[in-house]
Amino acid sequence: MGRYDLALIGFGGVNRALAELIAARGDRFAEELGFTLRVVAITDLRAGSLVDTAGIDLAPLLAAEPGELSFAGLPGGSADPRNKWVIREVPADIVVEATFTNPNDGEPALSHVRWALESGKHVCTTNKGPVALAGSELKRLAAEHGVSFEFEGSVLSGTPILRTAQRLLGGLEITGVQGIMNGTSNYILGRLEEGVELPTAVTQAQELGYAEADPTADIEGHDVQLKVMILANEVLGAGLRREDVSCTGISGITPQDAQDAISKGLRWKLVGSAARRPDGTVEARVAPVALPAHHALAGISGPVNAVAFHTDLLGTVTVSGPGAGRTETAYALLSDIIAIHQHHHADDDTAPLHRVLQETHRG
Ligand SMILES: NC(=O)C1=CN([C@@H]2O[C@H](COP(=O)(O)OP(=O)(O)OC[C@H]3O[C@@H](n4cnc5c(N)ncnc54)[C@H](O)[C@@H]3O)[C@@H](O)[C@H]2O)C=CC1
Ligand SMILES: N[C@@H](CC=O)C(=O)O
Repeated sequence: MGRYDLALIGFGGVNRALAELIAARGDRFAEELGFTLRVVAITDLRAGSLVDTAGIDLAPLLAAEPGELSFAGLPGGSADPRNKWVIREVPADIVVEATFTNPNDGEPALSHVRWALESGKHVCTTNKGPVALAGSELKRLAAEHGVSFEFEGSVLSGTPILRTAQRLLGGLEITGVQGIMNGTSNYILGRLEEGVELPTAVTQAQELGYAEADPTADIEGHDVQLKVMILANEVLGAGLRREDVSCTGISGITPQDAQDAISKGLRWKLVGSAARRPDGTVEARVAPVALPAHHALAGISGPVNAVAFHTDLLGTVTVSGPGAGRTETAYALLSDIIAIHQHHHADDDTAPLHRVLQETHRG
C-alpha cells in the first residue's frame, strides 16, 4: 500500500474540498485505489502556513469557517504562508497548487510549480496560468527531475477532457476543438435568459464557487482564452501565446439580448475554439455566439461545459460535464494523483505478471 504526502498551496474552495474528500473518503481510496493520502503542509495567503510531517489533523481546520481560518498560534503554524520554504523544504511527495489564476504572467503559481518540480516533487494543479503560459517548460522540467506535472482540472474542472484526448483519441487526427469552457459565464448566460441582471448573476456564481477570485476573467473571456491555449497546445501541438487567441467576453450581453435570442430560437454561448489551417498553423478565438437550438452546444446549461473534438476518422466527438465547482475540481486533483500513482507504480503492479510470464516461458 502506497502513501502520498501532500503539500497544499492555497486553501480556498478547491484545496479545501480536496481536504474534505481525503477526510471523508480516505479509507475508501486505500481500498479502491491502493494508496492513502496524508496532508503534511498547507499554505494560504490569508490563513498562513501549517506543517506537520506526521500528518495534519484536517477535522478542526474543516470545521472552521473559511474566512476565519488562521494557522498562527497552532503547533507548526505561522501567519506567513512561507510558500517557497514549504514547497522546497517540507518533505512531501506531491505539491497541489490551487492559488489564484493569474492570466497575465501566471505568477506566483508559476514559481510555486517550478520550485516543486526542481525539488523533485510531483505537481498537480488546477491553476490555468502556469499550464497555459509555460506548459512546455514545466513538462520539460518535470521530465528532467523524473516527476509528474498533472493539470486535468485546468480545463473543464473534474471532467476528464485532457486525459480523454491524450489516452482515448490516439491514432485520430484532431483538426480542431470547439467548446463551452467556462462554468461561470455559462451559468450567467442562463440567468440573463431568466431576466436576472449581470451583477446579481455574478454574485450568485461567486457564492456557488464557480467564479475566479476576480470574476472579470470569467466575464471578459480571459479564463477561456487560457483554456483554449491549453487545449490547443495539448491536442493540436499549437504552441499558442495569449496574443494569438482573440478574445471577447459576455459583458456586452444584456438580459434583453438573451431573451430576444431565445424568442428567435437562439442561445448566446461563450465559445472557445481552435482549428488547424491548411498551412498547419492554428487559428484560435473566444467570442460569444448566438447558436441555433439544434447546435450540439446550445443545450449545455448552467455550470456544465462541453468540448467537441473534430477528428478525421470519427467526425465530431463531444465530451460534456461539470466545468466548475469546488468538489468537482477537487476531483480533478484526485484524478491527477491517481495518474501519478499509475505512472510511477506501473512497474510494481505488472511485476508479478512479468515474472509469471518469464517463468512460464523458461518452462
Ligand atoms: N473553483 C472552480 O470551479 C475551479 C477553479 N480552478 C482554479 O483553481 C484555483 C483555485 O480555485 P478556488 O479554490 O476556487 O479559488 P479560491 O479563490 O477559493 O482559493 C484560492 C486560495 O488561494 C490562496 N492564495 C492566493 N494566492 C496565494 C499565495 N500566493 N500563496 C498562498 N495562497 C494563496 C487564497 O488565499 C485562496 O484561499 C484557481 O486557480 C482557479 O482558477 C480551476 C477549475 C475550476
Ligand atoms: N471560473 C472558472 C473555474 C474553472 O476553471 C469557470 O467558471 O469555469
